[in-house]
Amino acid sequence: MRREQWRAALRNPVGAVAAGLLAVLAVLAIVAPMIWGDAAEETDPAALSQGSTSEHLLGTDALGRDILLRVLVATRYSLGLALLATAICVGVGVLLGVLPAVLGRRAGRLVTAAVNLAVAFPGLLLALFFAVVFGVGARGAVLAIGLAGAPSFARLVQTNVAAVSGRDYVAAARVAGVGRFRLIARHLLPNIGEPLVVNATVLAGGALLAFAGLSFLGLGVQPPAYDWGRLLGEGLDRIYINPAAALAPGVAVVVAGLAFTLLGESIAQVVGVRAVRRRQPPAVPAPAAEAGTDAAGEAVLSAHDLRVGFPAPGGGWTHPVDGVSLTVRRGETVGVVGESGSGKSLTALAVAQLAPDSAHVTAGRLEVAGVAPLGHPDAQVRELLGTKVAMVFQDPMTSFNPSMRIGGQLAEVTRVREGQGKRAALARAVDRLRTVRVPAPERRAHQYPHEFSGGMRQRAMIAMGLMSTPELIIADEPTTALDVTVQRQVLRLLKDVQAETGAAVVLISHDIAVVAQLCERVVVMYAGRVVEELPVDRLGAAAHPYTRALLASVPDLATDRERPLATIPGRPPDPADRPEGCAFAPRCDFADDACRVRPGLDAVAPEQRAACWHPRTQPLDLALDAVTGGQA
Ligand SMILES: Nc1ncnc2c1ncn2[C@@H]1O[C@H](COP(=O)(O)OP(=O)(O)OP(=O)(O)O)[C@@H](O)[C@H]1O
Repeated sequence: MRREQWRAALRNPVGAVAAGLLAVLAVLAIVAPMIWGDAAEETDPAALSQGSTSEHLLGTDALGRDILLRVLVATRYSLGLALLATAICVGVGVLLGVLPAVLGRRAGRLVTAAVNLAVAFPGLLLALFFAVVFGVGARGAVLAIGLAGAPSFARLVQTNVAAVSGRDYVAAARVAGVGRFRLIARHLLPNIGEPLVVNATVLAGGALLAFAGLSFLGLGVQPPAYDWGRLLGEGLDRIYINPAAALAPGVAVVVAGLAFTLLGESIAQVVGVRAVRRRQPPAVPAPAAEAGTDAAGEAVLSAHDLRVGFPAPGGGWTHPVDGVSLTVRRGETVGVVGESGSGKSLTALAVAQLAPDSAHVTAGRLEVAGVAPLGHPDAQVRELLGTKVAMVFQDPMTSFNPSMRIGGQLAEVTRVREGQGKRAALARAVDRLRTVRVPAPERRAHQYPHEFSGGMRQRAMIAMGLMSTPELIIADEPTTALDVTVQRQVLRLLKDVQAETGAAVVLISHDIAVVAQLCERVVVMYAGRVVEELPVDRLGAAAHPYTRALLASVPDLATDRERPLATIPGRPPDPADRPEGCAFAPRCDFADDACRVRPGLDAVAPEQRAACWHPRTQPLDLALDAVTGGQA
């Protein structure tokens, strides 16, 4: 939590009162045993079980000891034990919570199931069970309360880890080859700290009450030691003679418990406190590996019949990526275009081994920078892809870990990958920031992501990809979140970087005009399949009606502003309900009976292939240059 957030929580009246109470309790816990420790133990045979007197304001117990002093002195023990139990609860909870992310899928699922089972048990029952197992006494009670609360805390950690795991910066760290433990320590836990702090505070209040309960039942603190729960138990025996003997420790428990809980609630208000089942799909017969358009040695990415499936809600599987074949040569710049939902991003994520956990990825062949990642152990794939593939994500705001400085995040790539020292890695980070033309890179490296503008963050993201020497840069809609001028700068930068490093670039975009200005070749996707691929300079001879419709929907300087922009009528099919045969047929003017059969991606001209039974041959009147300025 940031300092301003603490301040805001304390400015809230409830938060301020709770914090004030806790401060008073903390002072009491420190000084009361020092000042009144001996006096609270003094027995007075002349004043046994007395009510309130001027000498003993809240009366005395059965041995004539002053009850007020004993309540004050018990503050240290009561708070100390409650905090210890909370620490155990948080420690074990965090451990159980992150284990599924560290262990393999099967062991992780076992841990999750065990946690879910434990959560289903009522907490008090669990605490009593552990108290009996660990034995009567303060130590047993601390362990019992700590362990009884751990499953709920673990569930909270698991849920938050699952939420953060999907963020781009975690994917970026994964693709940089950051190991699981470091990923958890540096990227996951710091970003779920806020809800954990809030819940730990509330938990401390609960632990205090639970402790008092166990001591009251005689399962907690044993004589001669005493805490509020024990004093409450003793006081209740004589409640009709001296009510204050029971009320005083009772009030202390309630006030301290409330103080913790209210502080937690106030923090929650300020910070705005904020698991996937995997099924095995039916085996898809592996198609015979088909030669790509290029010799495999030439290709930095070679995918054949790549399929990404998800479990369908009503059973079975849907395949948003359904048999994509894609080859990218070394140093080549390929644009992947298509409407939203056509499967562009999923294809890229599957290639970079970043597809969601619930996805099932198969391919007749998948080779990335000489690595065949499918079916290989995670660590091996990370090791290979970490240095050879760089990802630039759509939203530069979520691409960086907000709790780490930019320089540190860039440096992490080479520190992890090459074991480079901190200084050398930071120097390289500064150098790469300079390469992508971030002004004052030394100073900027020490700033946090929120201190960067959108365009600068995207540059920094590209710099991160350049920390090693990638053979393939996958940029997924890298300019969508930026304004037009910055878009142009970032695209030009990508082009320069590509020219300097010789890396191949796959640029994913829904905007064919953007692709036309940066790429040499265009791959057009529709409904999870490639429908056409062609060199950019042949866009005017696009053969697939869908490619032509995409091109027609790009406005140019000659477009009549008085008329609505051209659109493609209809909408892409739902992956779960794709028509047999050509998926574009329901929207196509040229569709006929032949289109009921799925067309293959066949050559229609040199370097140009289209999946269409009726490829168009009439040249298009294109004015893409007018839109893009011809150059990035
Ligand atoms: N985690 C998921 N679970 C189930 N289906 C998913 C999941 N992620 C994506 N899909 C499906 O895959 C389809 C393709 O998604 P993808 O993000 O690849 O499309 P896209 O072409 O990149 O679109 P956009 O330009 O909007 O990002 C989506 O429409 C959705 O139906």
